[in-house]
Amino acid sequence: MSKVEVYLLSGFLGSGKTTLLKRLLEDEKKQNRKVAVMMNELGKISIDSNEVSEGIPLKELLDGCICCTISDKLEAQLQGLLMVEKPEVIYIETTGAAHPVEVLDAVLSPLFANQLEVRGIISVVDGSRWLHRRELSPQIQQLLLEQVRHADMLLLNKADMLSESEQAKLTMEIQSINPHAMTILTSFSKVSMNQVRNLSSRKKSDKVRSHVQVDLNLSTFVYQFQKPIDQAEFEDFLRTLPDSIYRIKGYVKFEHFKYPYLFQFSYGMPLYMKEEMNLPLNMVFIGENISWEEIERQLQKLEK
Ligand SMILES: Nc1nc2c(ncn2[C@@H]2O[C@H](COP(=O)(O)OP(=O)(O)OP(=O)(O)O)[C@@H](O)[C@H]2O)c(=O)[nH]1
Repeated sequence: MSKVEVYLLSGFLGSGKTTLLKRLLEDEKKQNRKVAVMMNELGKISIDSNEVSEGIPLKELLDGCICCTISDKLEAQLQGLLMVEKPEVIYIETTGAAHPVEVLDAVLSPLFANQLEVRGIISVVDGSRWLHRRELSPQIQQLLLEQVRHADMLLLNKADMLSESEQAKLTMEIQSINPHAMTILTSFSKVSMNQVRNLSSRKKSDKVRSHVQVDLNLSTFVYQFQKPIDQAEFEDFLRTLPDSIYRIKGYVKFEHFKYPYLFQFSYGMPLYMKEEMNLPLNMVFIGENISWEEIERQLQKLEK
């Protein structure tokens, strides 16, 4: 079964995410792909959903930010979308206040993460807001920085409102923070679907080139256990992990136990919760600059 492509659209409030989504959906329509959209807004009324044309399945997550209060709801809705609509591609427009790691974490439920392929995070940056970011609170400055740092593709948007020298300054600053992302100066988020898809094939061809691929930027990996493992060995494995693995979550079954545990690992802290039934033994990893091949090898060793 081929995996469902997932693109995350990130970027601060008002930067041009919805404008981008509309463009991508027009392109998708021309290519006749089966698309689904998830979007969430802070606040009760979602205006942006009016922007999505009829016939495209749309799930809205109101009443909170995608990453904190409603991650369970997101999980249920995403699962519903996968089962009922069976899309080929899902675009997820995140609230401007979300951190990319939290969003990935919310999207990748161990229940179905093996059906998804996160192709990339596209961050839209409001050019003049970026150049004047020192006027914003330190927390917001930090969030803008994280959205730039973790992106696979960066749209430096609202270029029409900047002079040439401002455009050059913006490009230089952003590229020095994230030299790995594809960076494009845009007005009204003008980018084509093909550029977005090139982004993911670029990622793939890198993989072919080097034997031990280290995924630069934020990336995810899903491992499926075939059988129970030894708990002490699993804990030894956790101790050897690099600090840049930010999250692990999934179901793991230990030898001599009837049911698996839900395992969560966040910035070095493990947490186990006993389950009352058998669940797919998928484990989702989120990290930065990680050789997933090496992690996979170690996990396979645990099953020997
Ligand atoms: N001048 C100019 N305006 C733009 C550009 N891109 C988007 N806008 C306008 O900026 C406003 C916000 O754009 P949206 O696409 O709704 O931004 P968003 O990131 O989805 O906003 P939120 O949903 O509030 O997070 C709209 O009025 C757009 O028409 C641009 O490149 N130049």
